[in-house]
Amino acid sequence: MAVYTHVDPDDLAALVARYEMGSVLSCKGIAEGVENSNFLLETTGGRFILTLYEKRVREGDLPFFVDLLDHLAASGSPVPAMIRDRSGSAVQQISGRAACIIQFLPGISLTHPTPAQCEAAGVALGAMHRALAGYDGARANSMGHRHWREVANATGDLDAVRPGLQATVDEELGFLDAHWPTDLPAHVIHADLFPDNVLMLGDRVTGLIDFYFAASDFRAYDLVITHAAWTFSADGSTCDPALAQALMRGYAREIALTDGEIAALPTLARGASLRFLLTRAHDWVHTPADALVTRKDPSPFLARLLRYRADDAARLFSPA
Ligand SMILES: Nc1ncnc2c1ncn2[C@@H]1O[C@H](COP(=O)(O)OP(=O)(O)OP(=O)(O)O)[C@@H](O)[C@H]1O
Ligand SMILES: N[C@@H](CCO)C(=O)O
Repeated sequence: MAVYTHVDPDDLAALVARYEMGSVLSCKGIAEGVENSNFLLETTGGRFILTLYEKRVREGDLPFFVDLLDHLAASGSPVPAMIRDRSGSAVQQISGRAACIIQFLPGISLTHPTPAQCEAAGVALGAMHRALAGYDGARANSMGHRHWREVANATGDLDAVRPGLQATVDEELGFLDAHWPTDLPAHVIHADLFPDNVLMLGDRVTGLIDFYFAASDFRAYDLVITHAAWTFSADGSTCDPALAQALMRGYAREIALTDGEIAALPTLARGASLRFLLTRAHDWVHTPADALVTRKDPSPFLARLLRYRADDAARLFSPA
């Protein structure tokens, strides 16, 4: 999260008055994250997250996210509820943005997960996939592989982000156009399950958050996003085998991948690396100077891409 849009105290009081949550005690911007404006909201009724939706979240998609979180909560996944106001509405307007007030969940976002925590994340992802296999909602993936060229073009000159990046991205887009799988098991996926979107206490997952990229896509693509996000060194050059095996082991406790999925993992992981490389490069160039946000470095996802391109990449996905 981040803060791109500021909230007027009177507007906030009027918003909170629509809910059964007492009155505002405090509202503090959360500096973590890059996508939306987020605040820790304390009222006399408890603690909540206030999210104002920014650039990549379409207001028309919010009812889908509300319904998705309802489905997951009913299936036992530890996801936050989007709180309804007295009239039953979860989606609001404030400061010119669509906004929701969201249940606050306990737990800490990890920066250096252990193998046990990777295994727990793998189990949580697999359990969520089991719940999502029976979900009948759908959303086209606006950040899926068909859109990566648009993101690259919208960034401008990729060589200004890093010399030589344009040629690498063009080559990779060509490879993925030719090799992206077409017939793997698919349903709604999280599509952004980075460590900062998993709340944990010790080795226990207490929250899965930030579903704003959730969309219909291959479940194995969700798994490789999580693999890329959880199992690499900070510079993206090295995949830690103990972390990777633990993640894959945890996921396998819930989901048995098909042979087709196993064969596709390195290609899907190249796509996942390119997706985050491109959105980070885009934001590196286009983030407003006055936003309270720490831009994310694209380079570690170029390093992951190169690692997943290597001849031995398939072994990074072995559960033992
Ligand atoms: N429901 C919640 N309960 C507790 N803390 C939360 C909740 N939602 C968000 N947070 C806190 O706010 C931080 C940022 O949230 P989030 O990751 O959703 O933001 P974002 O801008 O969408 O980020 P990203 O860059 O991951 O897309 C989280 O790391 C977490 O610490
Ligand atoms: N989790 C993403 C931000 C959402 O696109 C990243 O770390 O780049």
